[in-house]
Amino acid sequence: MSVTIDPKASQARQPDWEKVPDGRMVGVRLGPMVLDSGYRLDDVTLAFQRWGTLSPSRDNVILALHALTGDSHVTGEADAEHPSPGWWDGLIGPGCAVDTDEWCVISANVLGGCRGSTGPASLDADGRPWGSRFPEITVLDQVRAEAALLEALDIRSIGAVVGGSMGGARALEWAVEFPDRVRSALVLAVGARATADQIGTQTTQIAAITSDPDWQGGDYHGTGRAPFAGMGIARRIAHLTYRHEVELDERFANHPQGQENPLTGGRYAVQSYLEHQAEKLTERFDPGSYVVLSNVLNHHDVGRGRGGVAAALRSCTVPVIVAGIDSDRLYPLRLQAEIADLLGNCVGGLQVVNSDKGHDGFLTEFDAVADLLKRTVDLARN
Ligand SMILES: CC(=O)SCCNC(=O)CCNC(=O)[C@H](O)C(C)(C)COP(=O)(O)OP(=O)(O)OC[C@H]1O[C@@H](n2cnc3c(N)ncnc32)[C@H](O)[C@@H]1OP(=O)(O)O
Ligand SMILES: N[C@@H](CCO)C(=O)O
Repeated sequence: MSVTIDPKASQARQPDWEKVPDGRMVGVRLGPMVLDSGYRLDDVTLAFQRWGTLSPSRDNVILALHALTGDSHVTGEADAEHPSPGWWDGLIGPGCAVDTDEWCVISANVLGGCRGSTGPASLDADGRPWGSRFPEITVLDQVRAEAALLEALDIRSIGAVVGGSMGGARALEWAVEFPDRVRSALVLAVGARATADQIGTQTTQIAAITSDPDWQGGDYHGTGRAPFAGMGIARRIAHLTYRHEVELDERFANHPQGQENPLTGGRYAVQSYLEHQAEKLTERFDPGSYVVLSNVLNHHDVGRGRGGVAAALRSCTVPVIVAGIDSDRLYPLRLQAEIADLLGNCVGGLQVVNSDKGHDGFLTEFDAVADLLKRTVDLARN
């Protein structure tokens, strides 16, 4: 199942958004937006969730930024509206590392995604799915859309922007682009720009989707066919990059799946595991968004238009905590070390999360991430 969103079904500007129950999705129509490419995207909608109460001075917001296939459901159980439990469930809430008795947490679905914000599965002004006509977007475009959302909500000062992976890329862009609006940031498990290795794996994943006959040039929405087989292959490739090879070998080695025999058409256990990860994504994600957002990661470069990575990072005045995972083979520690070395105001130098899980450590290492979040919101108080 993919998610098709009609922007016309989104609520218009939400004057009462602060009174909507915690965790309920709200859509805000932001109007047209000129992208980094120069393309004008009409009628941008962002959907978001909120937990906690906005202070009278409207400056106690923590903006939680999700990764590639994540969404705004950063905390809470799975329910009818949200197919997965929150990706930082237990880290955000009353009495948690980000205490919603003190902070008002906002998490928006990214531009280009498929959970209520404008993306390739959305309908344009004529009621047609964007499909292949959805433009190339960048991390900075996503951040500008989020900044427009917060302006629409009349929030001018943000306590902290926090995120890992693609969420970390947006946290970094936020700190560099909007230093006057952000008091601290957590930049986790990301680099300053895409590496050749990342572009290599991500373009291979895109090729798996676009070579699926059901891709139909990108205009498959509403045809009853969608390139889920291709997206399943993309997810298998991606998931391998999210985990560490030693962890995978310790769990699965070359064992067969259950009683199956790989010599007679049966599967290996790791093959079954990856199939499961692929099937789960197919139930909740749109292949067109997977392509658009993978390209967003390919285009990631905080130095673009700012005189290069070093100049961009040195110019950043916001206090930033920079962290990476020691077993991350997709965003290896050297990338966070570069950010920490060059940033104008990196607090405490590179923070290393010890994990056997690889890149997914930003989702699984509860205690270490809790500590990073606490230190980031501490900076926002000062
Ligand atoms: C910031 C963001 O929002 S990013 C988006 C985050 N969410 C996702 O990526 C959703 C996909 N999930 C994941 O990637 C991972 O589950 C994580 C990172 C969230 C958690 O990782 P872990 O707890 O280490 O889970 P793990 O990788 O072991 O996967 C467990 C799943 O594999 C299944 N599994 C394990 N072995 C096998 C096997 N041999 N055959 C088939 N399935 C298997 C388990 O049954 C379990 O299934 P379930 O998730 O449906 O309950
Ligand atoms: N599990 C994460 C990894 C990418 O950061 C996701 O699917 O978004």
